[in-house]
Amino acid sequence: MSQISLEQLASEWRSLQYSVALPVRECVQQLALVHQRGLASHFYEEMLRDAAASVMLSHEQVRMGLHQSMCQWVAEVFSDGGQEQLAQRVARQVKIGEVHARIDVPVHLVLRGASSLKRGLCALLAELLGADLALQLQAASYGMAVIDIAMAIMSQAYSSSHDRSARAQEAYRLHAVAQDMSAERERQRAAVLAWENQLMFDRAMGLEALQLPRIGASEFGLWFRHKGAYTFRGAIETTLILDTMDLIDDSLLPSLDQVIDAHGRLQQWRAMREHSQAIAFHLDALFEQNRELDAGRDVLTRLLNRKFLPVVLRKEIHYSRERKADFAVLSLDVDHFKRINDRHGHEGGDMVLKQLADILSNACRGGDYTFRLGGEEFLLLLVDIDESRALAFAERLRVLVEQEAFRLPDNARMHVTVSMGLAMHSGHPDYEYTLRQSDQALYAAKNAGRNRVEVARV
Ligand SMILES: Nc1nc2c(ncn2[C@@H]2O[C@H](COP(=O)(O)OP(=O)(O)OP(=O)(O)O)[C@@H](O)[C@H]2O)c(=O)[nH]1
Repeated sequence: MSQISLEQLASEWRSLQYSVALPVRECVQQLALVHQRGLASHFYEEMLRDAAASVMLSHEQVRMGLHQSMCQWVAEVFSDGGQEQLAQRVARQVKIGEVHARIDVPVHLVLRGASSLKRGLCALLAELLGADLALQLQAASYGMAVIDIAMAIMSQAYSSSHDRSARAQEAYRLHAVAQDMSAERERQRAAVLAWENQLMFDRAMGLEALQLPRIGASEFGLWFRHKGAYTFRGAIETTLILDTMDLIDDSLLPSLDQVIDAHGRLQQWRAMREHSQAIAFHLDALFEQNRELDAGRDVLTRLLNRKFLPVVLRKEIHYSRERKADFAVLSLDVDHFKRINDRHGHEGGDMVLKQLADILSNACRGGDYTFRLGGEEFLLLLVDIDESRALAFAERLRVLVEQEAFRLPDNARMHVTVSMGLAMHSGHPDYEYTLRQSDQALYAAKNAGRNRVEVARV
């Protein structure tokens, strides 16, 4: 979808301001300032009428914060000002749109809230400016135009955020498939062989060409058409495999009955063999290429990289809402890592990071997630856990790291410590909130002397 640039929307907003007389703008501005609470209620009560949104926005802090920020928004959106204030107002609409995208508030709900706000504004104008019909009309059209432009900016920011998150989600899906790549590779290789064996056996048993197993309908053919071709879409080998399967099913198999001499039959079986081997060969190439790509893993530690953090957190927030299961976020940072690099070189620092990543992965359970956010910063997402168990886990992990003699180049060894910040997901729909909490707790752990775990206090 093509998008209008934010600069363009800002300039539309500016033109709108210039095209409307100051008394009209001041009238709307004053009215919004005085009636901000009532107008804000129009907006968010309409949104809360939707059952799905009310579950999402039921969190205490969101409920309290939402009305407050709606009041502020109503007061600000109609305010006048120069270039700089306008840029700030645009930036604020962008931020709101991004928050909506993170917590999955559907755009149509926000637009419904905005319509209700417009109706509220017009009713107020009619009530207060009843005698001056001209001013009432001009003020109403200005007020509605401002709301529309703010909504346009929000929606645009929302959809870019959503596109980004959809791409990350798609990458994560592929990554999840790729995780099982080596097992899948063996399974599918065996499935091609199984089809070939079945074909020979059935033919040896005297079945006619039409009754012979088609590769397109075999275990391998079904897997490839429904999943493999999607996973490996865009690769030339994918097209080659699909074409070869069609060639086998539509030409080679039906022609088996047409040849009667032994030499001809031998030629046919040889061709069949060559084609099924070609499929196995292309299949290998596809798996090999995918292993090289291995998107989503941090190159040094093989942990998940930052890109997937929003996808996984959104998924877990959704799960936790559905199943009423708590999860914890544990931010972890190596203490004085710069000194390790300074004393043992970058290579030594890298070795420590790799070994630490192994300790973290081994300590986690199958359902937990381990990320390397960058540098010497890690993040663990512990699923189905309460605060006391999460804290006990973090403490065990701290001791494990403290006791480990980390290997360095030239067989030297050293001890390393880590600081951690623990935050329980409180039900807040915005994952940034939980991340901020665990970050602040980590900061507190560093400030309190390092090599310790601090818990975020809500
Ligand atoms: N070896 C190595 N070093 C890295 C990598 N990424 C970042 N660094 C280094 O990590 C160091 C991080 O240092 P700081 O952020 O100052 O933190 P610190 O020394 O760990 O101190 P505290 O966190 O306050 O305990 C910097 O010197 C970075 O250059 C990496 O991939 N490998």
